[in-house]
Amino acid sequence: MNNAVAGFSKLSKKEKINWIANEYFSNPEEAQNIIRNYWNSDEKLQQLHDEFIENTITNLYIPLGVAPNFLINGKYKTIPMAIEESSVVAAASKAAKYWSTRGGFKATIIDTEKIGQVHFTYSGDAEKLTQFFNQIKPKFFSETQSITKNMQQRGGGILDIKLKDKRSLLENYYQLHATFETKDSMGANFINSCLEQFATTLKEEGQNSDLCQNGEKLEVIMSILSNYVPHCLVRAEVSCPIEDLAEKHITNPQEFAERFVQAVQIAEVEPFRAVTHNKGIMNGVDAVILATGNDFRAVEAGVHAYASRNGQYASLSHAKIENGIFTFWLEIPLAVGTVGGLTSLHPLVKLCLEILEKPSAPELMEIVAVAGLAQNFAALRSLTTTGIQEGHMKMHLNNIINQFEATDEERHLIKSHFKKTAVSHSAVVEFIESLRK
Ligand SMILES: CC(C)(COP(=O)([O-])OP(=O)([O-])OC[C@H]1O[C@@H](n2cnc3c(N)ncnc32)[C@H](O)[C@@H]1OP(=O)([O-])[O-])[C@@H](O)C(=O)NCCC(=O)NCCSC(=O)C[C@@](C)(O)CC(=O)[O-]
Ligand SMILES: NC(=O)C1=CN([C@@H]2O[C@H](COP(=O)(O)OP(=O)(O)OC[C@H]3O[C@@H](n4cnc5c(N)ncnc54)[C@H](O)[C@@H]3O)[C@@H](O)[C@H]2O)C=CC1
Repeated sequence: MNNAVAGFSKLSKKEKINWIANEYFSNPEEAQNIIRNYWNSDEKLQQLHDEFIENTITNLYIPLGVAPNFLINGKYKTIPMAIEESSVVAAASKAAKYWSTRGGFKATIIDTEKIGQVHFTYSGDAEKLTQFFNQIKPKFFSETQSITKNMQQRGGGILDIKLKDKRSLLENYYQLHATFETKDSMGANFINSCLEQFATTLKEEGQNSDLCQNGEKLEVIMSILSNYVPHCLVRAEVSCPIEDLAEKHITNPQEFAERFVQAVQIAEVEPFRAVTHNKGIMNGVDAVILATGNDFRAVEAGVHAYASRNGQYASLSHAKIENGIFTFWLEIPLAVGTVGGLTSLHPLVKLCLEILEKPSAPELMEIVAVAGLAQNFAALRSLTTTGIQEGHMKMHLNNIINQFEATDEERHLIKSHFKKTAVSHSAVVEFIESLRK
């Protein structure tokens, strides 16, 4: 089918589902049943979810798991993780348990500054514009007072506004580059509201000055926060004497530490590896970001921009051996909120924040960074010792079994067989086929 539809947004939910079912399915009734199966039986709760976005037809479940035993700055945390990929929660849990007996994770906030920009063009003299900006700068603060009053009371608000000359990049292009402190909120709406007021002030003051008296043009193009927040930065770290790295599968800790450091160094210099390495970090980061109702697109965009800050995409984490001490750490930019957005609306998000003991936004930054580092440690440990498939496929076994709709008896036989045998998709399929012969 390839039919356009007019006024779809005005249809009722039922009409929208009818249209989808009839347009795209040979068995519309079956499609409608699947859609309805995922509705919440509590109508009010379903309506809440319907209204998070537009044209909602149903809910797409993602499992919510928890990873216990995270010792962070001396306090134990259980971290909620929403993710569809098997082995991620197990890996985080395993890394948490391992480091809990080796000093735990240390997390530090480096800074919490956010950024927003008003992009505009001016065709006149740059010096005249600079003078004008310096003259009217206090007005950007005074005319946003009604927006910033409460944030200032919390200790946040607008930090600074700078005029940036960007004409070397684009003809007549300038910016108002503003920095903000948004405390426990991600701050997107707060920042955007301030920026739109800056734009209004800029235009109005421009008209009332001699800035455009000789036909020069000042035009605001757009006002928007930046999701690149290199100064909203958190560091997470683990370290211990090399000999303490030893455990069941790490019989030669010196060799393990050296190989681990080499694996990180490869990700520091080789972009093909760096992307996968960072994907492993984002397994942990995204899962906590989702569970706490934060904006994962914003976090993803910002983190990957940061990974490219030196001109080549590179590893977000680093490792070293110095004076017999193994240290593994990462620094990532994270604009997250523990108020605003979905945080007080989604009952499960509220529950997850409660599991985390109602953190402030900086505390959540620390938890997210630690989850990323733990995930990266687990993946690198597997990669440099057993290989990734052993653990990952062990966890993925359930998914393969489910694909083949195994009976309880088959499930039991498959699981006990693969306790002793390496799991691969083809090996499981072959075994199931042999059972069904
Ligand atoms: C998968 C494990 C943890 C198995 O590891 P294992 O040694 O077989 O686990 P175990 O059975 O000995 O259990 C040890 C602990 O692991 C955890 N654990 C163990 N099993 C479970 C489970 N079922 N449910 C919950 N937690 C589990 C749990 O903490 C447990 O302690 P306990 O609870 O018993 O006191 C290990 O092999 C591992 O960490 N593998 C790495 C897996 C991974 O990184 N997965 C991500 C997907 S792959 C990917 O996307 C990223 C990648 C790899 O490409 C990134 C990169 O290249 O850098
Ligand atoms: N490019 C982007 O990333 C964009 C993201 N968004 C969305 O905006 C939302 C986040 O925006 P926010 O402004 O954070 O949320 P929000 O609009 O819900 O506002 C949060 C508000 O909570 C209040 N507040 C109460 N207690 C506070 C405390 N302790 N600290 C700070 N503020 C406190 C403040 O008035 C603050 O402005 C997310 O849903 C995001 O997806 C929207 C536009 C663009």
